[in-house]
Amino acid sequence: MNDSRVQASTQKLLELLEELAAFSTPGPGVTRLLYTEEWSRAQIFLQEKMAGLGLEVSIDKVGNVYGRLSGCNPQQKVILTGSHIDTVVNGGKYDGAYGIAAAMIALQDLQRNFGQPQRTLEVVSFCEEEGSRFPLAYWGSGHVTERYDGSEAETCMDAEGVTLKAAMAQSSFLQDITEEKASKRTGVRNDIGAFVELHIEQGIILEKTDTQIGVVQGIVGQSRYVVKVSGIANHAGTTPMLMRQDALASAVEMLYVLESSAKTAGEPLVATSGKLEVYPNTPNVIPGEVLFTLDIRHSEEDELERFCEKLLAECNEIAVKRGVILEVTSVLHTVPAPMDTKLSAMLENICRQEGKTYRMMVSGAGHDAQLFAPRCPTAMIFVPSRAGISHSPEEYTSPEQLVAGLEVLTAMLYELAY
Ligand SMILES: NC(=O)NC(NC(N)=O)C(=O)[O-]
Ligand SMILES: [Zn+2]
Ligand SMILES: [Zn+2]
Repeated sequence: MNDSRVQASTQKLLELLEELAAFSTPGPGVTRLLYTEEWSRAQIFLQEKMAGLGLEVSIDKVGNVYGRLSGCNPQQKVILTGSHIDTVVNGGKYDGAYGIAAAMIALQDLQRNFGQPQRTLEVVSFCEEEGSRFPLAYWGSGHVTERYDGSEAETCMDAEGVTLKAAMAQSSFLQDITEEKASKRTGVRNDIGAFVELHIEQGIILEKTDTQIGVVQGIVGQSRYVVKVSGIANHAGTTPMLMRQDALASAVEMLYVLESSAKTAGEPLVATSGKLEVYPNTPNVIPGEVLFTLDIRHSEEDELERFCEKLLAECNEIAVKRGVILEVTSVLHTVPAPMDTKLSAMLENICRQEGKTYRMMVSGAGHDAQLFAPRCPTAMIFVPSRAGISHSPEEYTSPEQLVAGLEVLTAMLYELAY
């Protein structure tokens, strides 16, 4: 693209990212959880923006928003690109949103510069990927790729006891869908010929190696659990130490095992407990109940399974020793997903032709792309994250780095669809 066009695209991209970041609950960073009012307003905004770009908008029953640029060979499968609109609590403005915004601008630039594509191009804003509000993740792409059939909405509930189904009914966006758009609601998609996702790295490798582009070879598998430890709430002053069934002390010993076992296992295994709730959470009461989460990831499925089995067995031994009850619920399991080698080779060629530095790498973060990988050729493009920080208000990628990713995505979509 010539300089003035690059500047125009850069400006539009930065503006879109700022506009999307404004759809957040008050507080540090960006918080836009599934089916909340700020989530609804962001999807309504994207629906209008996509329509304004001349794209044909459709919405499915869970609130994924698609913008379609129809090709002249409608019988050929669709080239889909995009990412997720939801965030973690106090997250950044690039995780997910960048892949959607860049895809919208790429489609606009391609249509403006090359006219109608041979194959239909679609940008998608997936309703949810993070698993931040409800104990499941990939609700958007999981709906499209048949991971979920929607029945989960009846029972899955957030920390306030609101079911997914009730949250959907309360969403001003889903209620807002006009009959005309509703008639275009898509569900499972079997017409996708390739999926390409542009995303920030959320790690430090690209920055540390001064590399512009990451070509993702694979995405790690992950297992998430909710663990409930039930002991006996009792008086902090009158209960001898050897007569306690202290749920929090038990959980602390389990979490120490989590960290020490993960360090012993070594890279690429990572294990995190990001959420812990104590009941009754009162200074002079021995905790009777504790809930905590586990998030364990590895690039090899059998190593991931082996670690989880061993860890849960050790947690059970601790529970028996301390006389507390352990209940473990698996809330997510995604297998490691290799990206398509042919598409990755195309990305390498594009980087070489454009004189962009690049490196092949594995994603430690989960992505919607990993649900498409078993169904159609799938590729991911990374751009650097400053200091490797993500899932934080400090998340940042420079305009130049954002544009480099946009240019590679645009060139890839051109090769796939024109
Ligand atoms: N891009 C992401 O941050 N994905 C996150 N979400 C899921 N579902 O993995 C994560 O925790 O890695
Ligand atoms: Zn994320
Ligand atoms: Zn993400």
